[in-house]
Amino acid sequence: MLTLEAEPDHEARLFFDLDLSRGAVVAISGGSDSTALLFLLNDFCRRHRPHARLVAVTVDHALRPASHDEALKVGALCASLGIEHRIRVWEGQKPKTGLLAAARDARYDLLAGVARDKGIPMVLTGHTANDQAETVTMRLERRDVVDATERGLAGMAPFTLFDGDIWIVRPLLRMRREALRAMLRTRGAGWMDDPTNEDHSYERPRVRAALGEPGIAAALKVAEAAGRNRSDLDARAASLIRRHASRPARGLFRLHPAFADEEDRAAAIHALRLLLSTIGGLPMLPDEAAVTSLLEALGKGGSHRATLARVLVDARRTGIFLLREARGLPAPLRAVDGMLWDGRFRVSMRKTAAASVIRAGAVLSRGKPVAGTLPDPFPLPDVPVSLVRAALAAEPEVDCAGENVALMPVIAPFARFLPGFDVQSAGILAELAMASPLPPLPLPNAAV
Ligand SMILES: Nc1ncnc2c1ncn2[C@@H]1O[C@H](COP(=O)(O)OP(=O)(O)OP(=O)(O)O)[C@@H](O)[C@H]1O
Repeated sequence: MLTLEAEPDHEARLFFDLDLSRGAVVAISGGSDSTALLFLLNDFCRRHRPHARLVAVTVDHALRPASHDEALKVGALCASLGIEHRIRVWEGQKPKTGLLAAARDARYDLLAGVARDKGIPMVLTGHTANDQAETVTMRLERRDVVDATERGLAGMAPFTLFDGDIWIVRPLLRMRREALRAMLRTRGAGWMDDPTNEDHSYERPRVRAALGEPGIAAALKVAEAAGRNRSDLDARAASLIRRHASRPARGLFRLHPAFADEEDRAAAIHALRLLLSTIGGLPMLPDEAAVTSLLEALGKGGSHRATLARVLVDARRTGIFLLREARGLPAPLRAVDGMLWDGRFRVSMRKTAAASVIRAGAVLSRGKPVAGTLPDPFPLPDVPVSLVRAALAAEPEVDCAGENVALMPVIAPFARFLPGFDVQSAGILAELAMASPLPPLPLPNAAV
């Protein structure tokens, strides 16, 4: 575990791998951890990256009367350090249930918004090893089958791609909160304690209060092992997707029949879950047991037809074809900039774009091929025309699109958050689905 006093230039180890050439947004609530992050990063930049642009951002959730004054105090601290500071207020309706999750969601939107406005590719947060231990302990304690799997127990990744374009980086993920507070005390720097952190009606403060040092150490061990296993499985699944998957036509994917007989069953199951989720446009990976049974059925050879997680799976001698099923496609709707269509496409609109409607059902008509599709008749061998048509029917079309409305494929399970553990498969899936490539990692020298 890292301590701060071990060497004079201690913060260098935390930030040396970071590519700060385009600057960084620092998410600072005014609590001890993010205040420590600001001091340490500022020290580092003054010594090693004097030209790096830092923009500190405080989100005022407007949930407590004091929150605005607190944000102003953070602004004063930043001014004293010569760091640009912005306050963003969470406006609009606050939900009655799931308030913390909604606040977190809004917070990341607002932080990433500032990063985008400033042309900065990353947001740094002050998450610590204590936060990690608490997250993993909550997941261990939950009956929740999704979170309590090895994937969930990996906890927070050191870096995560948000909404496909902004990296969230957590440089303090191996630091203990007490070490950071000791550093702040030594400097005579204060911080603000958020009363929500002491409110035991919330799960995290309860877990925090109950976790002693042995509990923290044990949870961190679980997280580390689970993180390694998760990255490893992801890399193996990625290589199976690369080897076996192709996209013979718009919306239509094909796996080589040999995929079903792959020896690395865990990787094949994971690869199939990722593909189903991407093709069906669902953010959660489909149930592991159901996908295992599907893979077994496919391994028996012969033809097989099934629907799982909104995907039609049609196995034939020439391949295992996968496409979005026709059921449950969105009704025609008005395009809004930034919206996800069917969980599979992100809409981007120019400011000047006229009102446009998106509907499912691209068709092939003779003499008028739709952009990005095969002309009619189809030149591809071994690709059933009926499946090409069915896949096209589930693809979106925009009326009066011109150049002003674009629909970019997204990789559904990672459309909002892509944890660093999963970047290998996400990269391959992006290539396969013709989505935008992942932006370069902000930590070019670091291991995931
Ligand atoms: N209101 C906010 N404005 C800006 N960033 C925030 C805000 N709340 C949280 N963050 C960022 O998210 C990280 C983790 O959030 P968490 O809720 O655990 O922090 P906190 O307890 O409010 O504050 P700290 O982590 O600074 O002690 C923070 O370290 C900070 O980087």
